[in-house]
Amino acid sequence: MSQLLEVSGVSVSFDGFKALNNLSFSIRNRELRAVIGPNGAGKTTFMDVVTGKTKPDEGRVLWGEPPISLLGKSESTIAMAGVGRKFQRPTVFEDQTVEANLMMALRKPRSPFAVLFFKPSAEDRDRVAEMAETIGLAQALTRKSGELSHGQKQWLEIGMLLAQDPQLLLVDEPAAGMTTAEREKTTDLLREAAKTRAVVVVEHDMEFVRRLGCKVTVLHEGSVLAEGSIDHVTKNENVIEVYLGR
Ligand SMILES: Nc1ncnc2c1ncn2[C@@H]1O[C@H](COP(=O)(O)OP(=O)(O)OP(=O)(O)O)[C@@H](O)[C@H]1O
Repeated sequence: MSQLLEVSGVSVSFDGFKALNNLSFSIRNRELRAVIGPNGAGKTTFMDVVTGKTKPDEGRVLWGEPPISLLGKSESTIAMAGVGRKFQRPTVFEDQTVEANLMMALRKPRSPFAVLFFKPSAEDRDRVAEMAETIGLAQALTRKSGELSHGQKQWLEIGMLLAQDPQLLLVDEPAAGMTTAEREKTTDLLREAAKTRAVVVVEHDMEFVRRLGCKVTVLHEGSVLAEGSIDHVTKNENVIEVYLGR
């Protein structure tokens, strides 16, 4: 597996406070990675830097093979380069059906003309059906998205992001507000997604992270405190002190 994203020596300050402090780590192609750490550790700021929302004061963010710099690129350019981001709260079109939401998310020309006269092809319908199957909503295609449970809305939004086929999917606290059954299904979905792309999951729920069964990066005060398997990082004295032991 080759390198997909390399963050190196990245620092971000807000009014003199270092939200990221010489942060360095990398993600490989088709890798599932969990990022954990106490409140204020810099997890959101890391995602903001990768997606072009926040410009770092220093450091490098390299993407792809051969590597190109993502610094200075707009959020839309970075999204089109293959970085998808799922925010914590679901943002689906509630008065549209599951099928319509997925259809809108397919990679298509976005001019007003194209959208107005968009007629789904058989291939588009197949892709939507396949995506609905993947996210466990095949039986809910004709339902209004607003009627779905919180967990189902989260899966729908993950499906909408997957429909755009990103090479890297950043997912912020997917388990928040979910039932135990929904959490289990979400770990399965993310593990499945990571077979065809890299998936980085920011999460506080340690049981959820354990179920993901992947390498874990622990952030603290804007840099990497520890990295490795869940057993490795949960035994780390520093991690216990700043995060787990609280
Ligand atoms: N736009 C901003 N202006 C000022 N300070 C900010 C800004 N964004 C983040 N910070 C500060 O930077 C630090 C890192 O924040 P960040 O949101 O990245 O942490 P986090 O690890 O995502 O935390 P949480 O788990 O609570 O979401 C925090 O102390 C936060 O208050």
